[in-house]
Amino acid sequence: MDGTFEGTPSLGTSDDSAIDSNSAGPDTPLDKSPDVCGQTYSIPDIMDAVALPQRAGTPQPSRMNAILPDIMDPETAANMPIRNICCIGAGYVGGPTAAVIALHNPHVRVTVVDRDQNRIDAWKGRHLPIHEPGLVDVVRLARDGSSERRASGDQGQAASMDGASAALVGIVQPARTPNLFFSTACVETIAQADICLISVNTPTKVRGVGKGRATDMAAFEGACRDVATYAKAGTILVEKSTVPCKTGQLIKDIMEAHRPGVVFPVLSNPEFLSEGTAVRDLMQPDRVVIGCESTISGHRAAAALVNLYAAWVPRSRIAPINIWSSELSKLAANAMLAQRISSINSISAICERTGADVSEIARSLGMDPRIGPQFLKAGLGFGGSCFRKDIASLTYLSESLGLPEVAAYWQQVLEMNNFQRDRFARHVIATLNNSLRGKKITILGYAFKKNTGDARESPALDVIRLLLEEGPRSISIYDPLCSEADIKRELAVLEADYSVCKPDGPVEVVSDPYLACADSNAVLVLTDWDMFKNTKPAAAPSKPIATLESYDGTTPNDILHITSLMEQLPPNQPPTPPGSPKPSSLPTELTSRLIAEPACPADCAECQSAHSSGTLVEKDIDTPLVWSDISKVVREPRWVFDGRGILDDRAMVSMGFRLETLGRASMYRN
Ligand SMILES: NC(=O)C1=CN([C@@H]2O[C@H](COP(=O)(O)OP(=O)(O)OC[C@H]3O[C@@H](n4cnc5c(N)ncnc54)[C@H](O)[C@@H]3O)[C@@H](O)[C@H]2O)C=CC1
Ligand SMILES: O=C(O)[C@H]1O[C@H](OP(=O)(O)OP(=O)(O)OC[C@H]2O[C@@H](n3ccc(=O)[nH]c3=O)[C@H](O)[C@@H]2O)[C@H](O)[C@@H](O)[C@@H]1O
Repeated sequence: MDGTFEGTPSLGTSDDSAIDSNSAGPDTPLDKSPDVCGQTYSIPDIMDAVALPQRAGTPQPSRMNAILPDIMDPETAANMPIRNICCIGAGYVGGPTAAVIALHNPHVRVTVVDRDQNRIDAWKGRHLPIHEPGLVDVVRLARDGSSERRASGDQGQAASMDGASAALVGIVQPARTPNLFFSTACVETIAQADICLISVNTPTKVRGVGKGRATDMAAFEGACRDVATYAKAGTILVEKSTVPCKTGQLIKDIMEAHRPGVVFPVLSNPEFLSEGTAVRDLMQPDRVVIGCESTISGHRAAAALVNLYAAWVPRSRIAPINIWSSELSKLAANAMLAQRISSINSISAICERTGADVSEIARSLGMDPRIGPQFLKAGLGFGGSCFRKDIASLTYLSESLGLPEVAAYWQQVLEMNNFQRDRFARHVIATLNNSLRGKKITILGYAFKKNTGDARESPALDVIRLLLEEGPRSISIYDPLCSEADIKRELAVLEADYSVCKPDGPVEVVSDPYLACADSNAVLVLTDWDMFKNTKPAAAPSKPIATLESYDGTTPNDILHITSLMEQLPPNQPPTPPGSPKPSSLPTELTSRLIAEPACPADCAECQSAHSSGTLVEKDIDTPLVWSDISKVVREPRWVFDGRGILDDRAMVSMGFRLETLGRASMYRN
């Protein structure tokens, strides 16, 4: 192998009853109900034995010695034609993933279902429930469709046109029928589906056996039960949610209990997207992992899913592997990324006590090709809905398998993460003379990372909890994307002790960063938003882009080709004021082809908000903060605590700030 995934790897035996029924999973990594717990099963082989691809010269396999179809073979996929996809769960994974699959497979009807009516309404309307760069354009095209356009002009005229118009000359862009839908009609949609992608939430259990570590599979099991009850025979179930290793077996048990003898092929297809870059990650994935059972139906199902991805992902990046490997590879990937962050953070603590600078160390480490530069940014530790819960799940799994040493190893990654926030908050308190009484603290950035409005499991919550213990006069929070409602919902866990959500409570969420900083005793930078930086962000590395040569005007993703072309053109828009909506990245010629968006109800709160123009737009997160203006409104001695290492100290000091940066020795304390 040359480092690609070409060819079908060995997935074990080709025997149709190949899944080892004795290799039951760990005792309780999954919360199994007694009727399925520990139950072994054998794959019903009724369907598996039929309909092998018939090719001249191919010997007819016996049922127990079948030749497995080639997963990467488009002909194999043709045996399981996919017309309808149901994606269960319209969250951060389900929504963008379904949108990108729909965009690239215009002949497939993709319906995203969710029980949450508000979320579905938002996906159907002009204000999407999540912010992801580029998502608006993908959803607009797949959900609303576009009309045909024949560009006028000839190549001679093109010379005098601007870049975008010239790029379109002579190109016919076909009309596009909408093929992305959002609905709460779970039963009906599941009943029509050829594939069900399950992308529901799998949080950590908060009570009962395994509380705080085991994965709460309630939503996942619920979705599986719905499929078991309503799906037609042969529907392919795809685990997109992150689940414990051996979940495929749990699904099989549920399906068998509801529909004995009917084959529902189960695939594991974990999602590796990161929030803030979800669309880019989905459009240009490093790899697409597809885990399947070593059965004929498993291979044919995998081939059908490969085919969907192959509409835009090179086959060399699609990795068919064993289903248990696939499930575990997701937990392992998150654990190893998180481990790097904890490793560099442990070094940052040493730096603060020695005078070494963690950003210089990270740079030097990253130049070693064996280590590489990614995930070496020291800071407040990892937040977000996944790293913590997935490592907790891995430790629980390890313990369940009788491997306490392995569990302890990964547990330490979480402990180092907690240590980081704790250390930062205590340093702030100590610097402010060990008391926050009567003082105002400003938090710049609540999101767990830049470019997302996701407020879940933010490091800011732990910092705020520790600050509140000191009884500050107020804590003022500004974040360019997290909504006040989402932040307050996260802070509600502190409600009993600090009344944070009461109107006269100590915490306020402010939509203007300058107001948030006014009269503040200390400004804490807790998210690495580019807009908070006081240096120009480095130019983004160039990525593969469409060229005019590669554009034949007939591909269904014509608008994305043009969007890529547009990215090469110099920006011609004047900067927008902070907080105002950013126009679509699509040129006018193309936006005019899009079918009109659905209208908002007259009382739509988003439309009525000051910053909304009432059209599907992305918010501005690029306009930089003017730190010299902030220096005029904060209190002396103008403390700024940088928890993300994004501020240039010389520039800050020259504006009169006292800057303390995580991972560097204090400039002001011994
Ligand atoms: N958020 C992320 O960036 C990533 C998340 N993942 C994994 O993907 C899964 C989903 O994560 P998110 O999208 O962040 O979760 P989310 O909480 O944003 O969305 C899950 C949605 O599923 C819906 N749901 C739950 N049970 C349902 C049912 N039976 N029928 C219909 N809808 C149902 C919920 O109402 C919710 O809207 C998790 O397992 C997570 O670990 C994987 C990669 C990235
Ligand atoms: O399973 C998931 O949910 C996803 O989890 C992460 O994605 P995400 O949590 O969205 O974001 P990351 O970019 O990984 O950042 C996670 C946290 O680590 C922090 N981080 C990241 C990188 C770094 O060098 N230092 C650092 O502190 C970030 O600020 C953030 O709080 C993984 O990167 C994805 O591959 C995975 O699909």
